[in-house]
Amino acid sequence: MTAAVLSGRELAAAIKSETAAEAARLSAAGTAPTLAVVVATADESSAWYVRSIARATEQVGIACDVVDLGQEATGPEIRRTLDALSADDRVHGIILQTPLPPGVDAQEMALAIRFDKDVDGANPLSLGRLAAGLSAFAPATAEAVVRILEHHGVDLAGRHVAVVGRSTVVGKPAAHLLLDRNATVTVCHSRTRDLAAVTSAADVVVAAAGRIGLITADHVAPGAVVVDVGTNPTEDGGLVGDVDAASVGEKAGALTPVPGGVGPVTTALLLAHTVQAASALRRA
Ligand SMILES: NC(=O)C1=CN([C@@H]2O[C@H](COP(=O)(O)OP(=O)(O)OC[C@H]3O[C@@H](n4cnc5c(N)ncnc54)[C@H](OP(=O)(O)O)[C@@H]3O)[C@@H](O)[C@H]2O)C=CC1
Ligand SMILES: Nc1nc(=O)c2c([nH]1)NC[C@@H]1CN(c3ccc(C(=O)N[C@@H](CCC(=O)O)C(=O)O)cc3)C=[N+]21
Repeated sequence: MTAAVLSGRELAAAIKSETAAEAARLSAAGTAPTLAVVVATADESSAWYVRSIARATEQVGIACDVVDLGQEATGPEIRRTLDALSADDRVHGIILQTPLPPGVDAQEMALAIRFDKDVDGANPLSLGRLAAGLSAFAPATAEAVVRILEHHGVDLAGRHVAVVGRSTVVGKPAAHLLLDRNATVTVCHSRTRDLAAVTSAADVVVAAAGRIGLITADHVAPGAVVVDVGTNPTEDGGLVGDVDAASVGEKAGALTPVPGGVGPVTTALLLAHTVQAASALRRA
């Protein structure tokens, strides 16, 4: 491995310590910041995330309510749950875990998440405002991609960034945030022809496809910066990214690890958004 390892752990710790201080202030003033996590999936990567959220909220002094509706949950059930949490004054942040049961549309469901509690930027209103340059919570993962690059001093202005993946949780919002930093952005997906040619032309590659080993040395230019967003469960209970770290590490200039890269920063930002929401709702 010759590439520099761009860890997310120090950044996550810094965000969490600021968040803990703000959570303590709010709690002392009578508002205990509370995050509701709505789950309707048995997806392993989601389970990893929910465990990570539960642990981290406890560390920083945020209350966490996990509402597990089971993987058979219907659209109307999920919507009713989100409506109730949106109306509940005790709750300041709401995240709906993806994926959802077959036939349930995540965007339709997220419309039921009250905008000022939408701490993972899932409501289409949040994504639209983000695209329009208006204030909104960005999906924590998309924001984590930009924050980890900035933390490690990777200049984005004028650089070519290839984003692999166009989901509303990661790829699309990441593209908007990168554009805001004056990057030149190419968004790739499963219908992209000759992915390797596109990503090899980029200064920075953001891999968010959910495919183990999709990005190999053939996909990156020598010295490129690679951000691995993938969190794919392995048979032995571990977690691996979308990037073949062994081969890419020999060619790229820098690479975020999995675990220990984008993941911890994502969790930390979700908590930061939750105290921001609690603070704004308190003033409202
Ligand atoms: N670290 C973190 O904090 C987070 C990690 N994740 C992880 O990131 C990954 C992506 O998540 P998410 O965006 O929700 O996943 P989705 O399945 O919603 O989206 C995957 C995207 O990747 C594209 N894609 C799939 N296969 C290929 C391929 N062979 N070549 C090019 N593009 C491809 C898809 O294209 P198309 O649109 O054409 O189908 C789609 O746009 C997962 O591993 C997930 O667990 C997710 C959120 C947070
Ligand atoms: N609406 C929605 N938003 C998401 O952001 C979302 C989602 N649904 N569904 C599932 C995926 C997966 N995901 C992870 C985030 C952090 C870690 C994480 O913190 N991982 C640690 C390892 C686990 C640990 O050590 O705690 C790490 O990478 O170091 C993992 C997975 C978010 N997702």
